[in-house]
Amino acid sequence: MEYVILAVVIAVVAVGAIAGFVVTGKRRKQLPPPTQTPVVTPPSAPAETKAPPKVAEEGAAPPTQAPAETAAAPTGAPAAEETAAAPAEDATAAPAEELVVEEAEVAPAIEVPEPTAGRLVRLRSRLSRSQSTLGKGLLTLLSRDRLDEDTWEEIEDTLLTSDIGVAATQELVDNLRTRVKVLGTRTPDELRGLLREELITLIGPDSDRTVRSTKHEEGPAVVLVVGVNGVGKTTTTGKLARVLVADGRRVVLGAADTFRAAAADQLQTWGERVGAHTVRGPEGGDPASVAFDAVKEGIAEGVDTVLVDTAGRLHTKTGLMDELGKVKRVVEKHGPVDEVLLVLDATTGQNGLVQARVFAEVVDITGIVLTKLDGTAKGGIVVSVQRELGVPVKLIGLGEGADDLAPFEPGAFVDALLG
Ligand SMILES: Nc1nc2c(ncn2[C@@H]2O[C@H](COP(=O)(O)OP(=O)(O)OP(=O)(O)O)[C@@H](O)[C@H]2O)c(=O)[nH]1
Repeated sequence: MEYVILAVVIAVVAVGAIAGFVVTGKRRKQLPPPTQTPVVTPPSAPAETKAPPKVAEEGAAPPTQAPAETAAAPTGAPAAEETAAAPAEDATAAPAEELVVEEAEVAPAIEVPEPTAGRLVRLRSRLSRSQSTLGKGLLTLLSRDRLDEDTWEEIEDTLLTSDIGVAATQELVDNLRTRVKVLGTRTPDELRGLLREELITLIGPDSDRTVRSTKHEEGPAVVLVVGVNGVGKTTTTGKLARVLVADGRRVVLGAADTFRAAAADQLQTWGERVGAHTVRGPEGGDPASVAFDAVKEGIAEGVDTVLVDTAGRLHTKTGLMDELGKVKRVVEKHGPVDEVLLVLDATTGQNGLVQARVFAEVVDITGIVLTKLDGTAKGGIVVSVQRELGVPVKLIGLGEGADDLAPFEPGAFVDALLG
């Protein structure tokens, strides 16, 4: 009997042990699969907005709105909260190392561009060549003991060499002569004040120089950047993206200069630095189609502004200039173009004015960007180009650095010239 009881006890214990083993095995099978490596979509928001990157499941379909030509944007590591998104109830069961995201790449740092307010003041020393020739030259002449005919002629010559233009020079000299006569006394301070006022009046203190980049209800603002090769058009488009991002805008770039592959690469690099997509097409492809797709992408992403860098072939090739008209017309299928910015190289003088005239015949220019003002003594071109086109200079390039593009302010510009 005792043996029987002992055998029963052993049998019960054995059955219990087997049952326990089976339950544990089942629980193990119920553990979740290991955390998947997230794939981060390309950046769509500037760093300042602190918007977390979107995370897609591995193997998920690509976003339908992203066109094939959208630049391969860098992948990035997800935010810490997303990495820790493994189900909490399994945390104890899963070994710690299973929670570590494997092969996560580190996102390239998105830069925070310098604020745009006061940029011209900060960069005023870059105008030193124009300052010493135009500003200082005029002040020295005006400070002579006698302002005779010869001196006024020298003043005229100084203005003409700075590319201010014949009509503007005459206007300025006439006004100064009258005011100096009426004023009688003329201390250096008074003369400086008079010259400052007259120069600001010539430049136009009341023109609207804002780059229209505010989003509409229907979609983003569209800015076309036009100009001939080598004036700094692509660089300016990239720098302008930074200006807009610095002012809190979200931007998409369109690389419609399909004739030069390097231009699209260059633009894409600028975009990546501030977290902006670049839409590009095949080399030699239709620029109008790239511009169209860029605006489409901008609408899909809900950005504020789409900046389109156009091809800058020589203006003498009529067909190519017609193409620029086509780019504008095709983009307008999405909605109106807000700005057409003509980029001109300040060092090219009269040649720049010829280019400006030809571009103005093809598209309605709404603003001028004068680049390379740091490399010239001809700061007076600001006046002549505005008079030529009847549109304001909105931005000026003062160097090759990423934040060397400044919103144009007449007062600060004249102060920089006069030293
Ligand atoms: N010093 C100075 N250099 C500038 C400025 N803006 C642009 N550049 C330089 O001008 C050169 C030409 O610039 P790009 O942007 O390639 O010119 P682009 O007009 O786009 O030329 P394509 O792409 O060939 O049409 C580059 O070396 C720029 O760094 C400026 O304001 N100052």
